[in-house]
Amino acid sequence: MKLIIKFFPEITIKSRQVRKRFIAQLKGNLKKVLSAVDPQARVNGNWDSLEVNLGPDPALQQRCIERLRNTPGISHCFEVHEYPLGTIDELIELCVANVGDQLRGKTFAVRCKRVGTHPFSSQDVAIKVGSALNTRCGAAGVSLKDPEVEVHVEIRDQKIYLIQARHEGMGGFPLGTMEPVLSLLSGGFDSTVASYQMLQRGLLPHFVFFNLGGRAHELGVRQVAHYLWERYATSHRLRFVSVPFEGVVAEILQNVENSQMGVVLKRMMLRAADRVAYRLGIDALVTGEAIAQVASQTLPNLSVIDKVAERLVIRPLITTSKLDIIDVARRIGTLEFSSSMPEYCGVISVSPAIRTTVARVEAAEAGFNFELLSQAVENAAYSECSELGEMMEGGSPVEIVEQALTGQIVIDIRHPDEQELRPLQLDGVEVQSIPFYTLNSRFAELDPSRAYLLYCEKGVMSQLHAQYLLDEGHGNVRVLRPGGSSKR
Ligand SMILES: Nc1ncnc2c1ncn2[C@@H]1O[C@H](COP(=O)(O)OP(=O)(O)OP(=O)(O)O)[C@@H](O)[C@H]1O
Repeated sequence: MKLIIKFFPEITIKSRQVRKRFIAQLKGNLKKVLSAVDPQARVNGNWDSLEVNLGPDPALQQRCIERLRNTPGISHCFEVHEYPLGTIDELIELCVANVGDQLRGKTFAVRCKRVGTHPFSSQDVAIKVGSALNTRCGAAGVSLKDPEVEVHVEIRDQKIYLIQARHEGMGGFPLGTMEPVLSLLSGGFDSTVASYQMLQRGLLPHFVFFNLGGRAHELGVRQVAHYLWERYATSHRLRFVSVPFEGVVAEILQNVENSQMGVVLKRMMLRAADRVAYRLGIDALVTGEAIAQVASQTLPNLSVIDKVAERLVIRPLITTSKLDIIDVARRIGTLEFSSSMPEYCGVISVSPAIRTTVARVEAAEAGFNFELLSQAVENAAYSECSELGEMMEGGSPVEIVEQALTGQIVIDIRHPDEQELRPLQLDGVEVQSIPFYTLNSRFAELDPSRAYLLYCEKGVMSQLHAQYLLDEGHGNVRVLRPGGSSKR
């Protein structure tokens, strides 16, 4: 299969040098992402578009297309058939053979794009091919304005591309063309969507999470971070830093005046994030705050919070409504994660300060033992997003088995698209489909007397979910990983 990759329009209006750099980055990213799925995948091309050639396996082709749709920098891509350029009559025959059947009883238009030197214009091609298709394929007529079917023909020098299907990409800039950022990820709707927006704009988000006292919260946030990396950023390494913040929270609860607690907690987070960013060589922090989303997210409060950060603090959602944020979360696949994220913030003031001042907050922080903040930063755990399924400290170990036994139920937690592409069939074993994003809510409805094995492609999501369910008290859960068992 051949695909033509069209760049996000903003890339094409850059200066020659910048455009070349962006395209080279996208090409490198695609090579990494696609070859991990299909070793036969090849990426070529440069200035106008990239060309991707895939091997013959339809399941791998579909997975590669999914990857292309989720790789920053791509506006859309066309699945094409390629032919050498001959005469216009030969082109007409190719079009009849390729799309003739789709035109019966329908209105249509031929759209032609031409690059190179030829004795005809794209308009000539559209008119000649259009009138031939109209008379030969039983079409309901040509409609240039509002056709039911569009026939796309691209002529590039001595090649013809007939477009079979179009797939929309996520737009934006290729990852790695911009500087990295450190995203404060709580796993809620806002910080997750804010992180996605960074990814889409080509800014590589590493994640910092402040654990306010909940293992379940950390497991939930790990799942989201791993999901964002796996879906949108496997071309790069993303770091996940978990900072134990229980001590800081306890200190705030004991020694900070009630109305200032929320602002002080955010200042502690920014101070800690600033130090983590320094260690990682990152120049900007990202949060999911939006103005007035909660009473304390006011400009005066945000500006007092910002005073403690040496780095630029980016708030991409600052004027976005909650409904729009939730719409994005649904589209990018993080809605279910965020809606089931446990709330673990004990620092909620009874009547939080709406318009605080530096003087008031500094007075409130006067009794705070900053040694605890330094300890939290020193004790931070640094991981790669690709390894987030690894065992977390504490809790019961998750058992991993290679084979399902009769009587056990295998839960396929993969995304429904993936399940459809590669159905899981196990002889004599019951398989249920519960996609990972509904598992937490649906698990409680299952028969507690049965034994369950969670299955996913790589064994990472299943590991995280099994750990979460074990922690919730469901001792009847294990992970099924054909070809690799151990206790973690
Ligand atoms: N535990 C945490 N770890 C990392 N960052 C956090 C944490 N809690 C809050 N933040 C950061 O602070 C921002 C504001 O948090 P807050 O809880 O006030 O608002 P929110 O709108 O509920 O955010 P979210 O939906 O992202 O949880 C978050 O968007 C996130 O960037």
